[in-house]
Amino acid sequence: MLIILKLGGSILSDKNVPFSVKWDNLERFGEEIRNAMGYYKEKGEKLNLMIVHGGGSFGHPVAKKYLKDGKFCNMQKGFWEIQKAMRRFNNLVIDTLHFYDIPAVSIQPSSFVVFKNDGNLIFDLSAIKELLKRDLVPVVHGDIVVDEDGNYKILSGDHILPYLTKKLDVDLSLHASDVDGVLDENGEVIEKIDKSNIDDVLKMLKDSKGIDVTGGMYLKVMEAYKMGVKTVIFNGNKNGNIYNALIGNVKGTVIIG
Ligand SMILES: Nc1ncnc2c1ncn2[C@@H]1O[C@H](COP(=O)(O)OP(=O)(O)OP(=O)(O)O)[C@@H](O)[C@H]1O
Ligand SMILES: C=C(C)CCOP(=O)(O)O
Repeated sequence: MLIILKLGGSILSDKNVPFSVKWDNLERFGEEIRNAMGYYKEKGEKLNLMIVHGGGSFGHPVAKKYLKDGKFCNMQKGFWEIQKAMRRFNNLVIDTLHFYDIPAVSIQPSSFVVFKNDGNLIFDLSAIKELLKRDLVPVVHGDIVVDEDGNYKILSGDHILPYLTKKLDVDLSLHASDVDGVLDENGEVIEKIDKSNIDDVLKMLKDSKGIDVTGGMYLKVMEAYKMGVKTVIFNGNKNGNIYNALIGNVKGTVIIG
């Protein structure tokens, strides 16, 4: 069983408070992931897990400092500042996962991923595949990356999740955010998003709370749909939901691209 789980920045941190960490959540995620690993072990089933996390209160405020009219400036300094912020966040996440005996390892996209002009990625998966073979847990994070035009772009966790879901043909693709799913204009969870309702849904997506330099829910839905993958957006803030999602038992919005 190959599962990919994105831990959204909005549940790992308060995106209104730079460099804040929601430690209660992060520690609970470690416990629930460890319990889910135990569930598969008891079933005698092999679980391989990849984790993606967003920029949260680390990447977004620093990236915002270097964005002017939608373009990155002063990147002689800014590229490292954004890398550094994401390394700090990634270190905190991985160290906490190790506290719960999860063999997490770091994958930092800014060192090897390139955004192509056609919107696709140059993203070599050799190391991730070998790490998974060794039952390690690659933890990939949103990051600053270069493009093919001499400029820079944010590689969001919402790009990474569908990309890895498709390229590694995962069995279960999960996105833990701070809402019960994609909500309609009445605040009700939309159970399924597919070609029959994607256009209507995209119209009702608003901005994220807090500082967000990527695309919030719009990017999440659009990227998963465009990549043609199936992924579930659910509420990671609710106790037990990370565990339930990992064992294939969580309610939310299913996106079928
Ligand atoms: N129709 C909608 N349904 C649900 N949430 C929506 C909708 N429109 C906008 N949002 C906003 O999108 C937010 C979730 O997207 P956001 O990108 O902030 O989450 P995240 O994945 O945790 O963060 P990050 O992308 O930094 O990792 C919700 O908190 C909500 O404010
Ligand atoms: C802002 C940075 C560096 C990463 C953004 O990743 P996301 O929060 O998943 O959109």
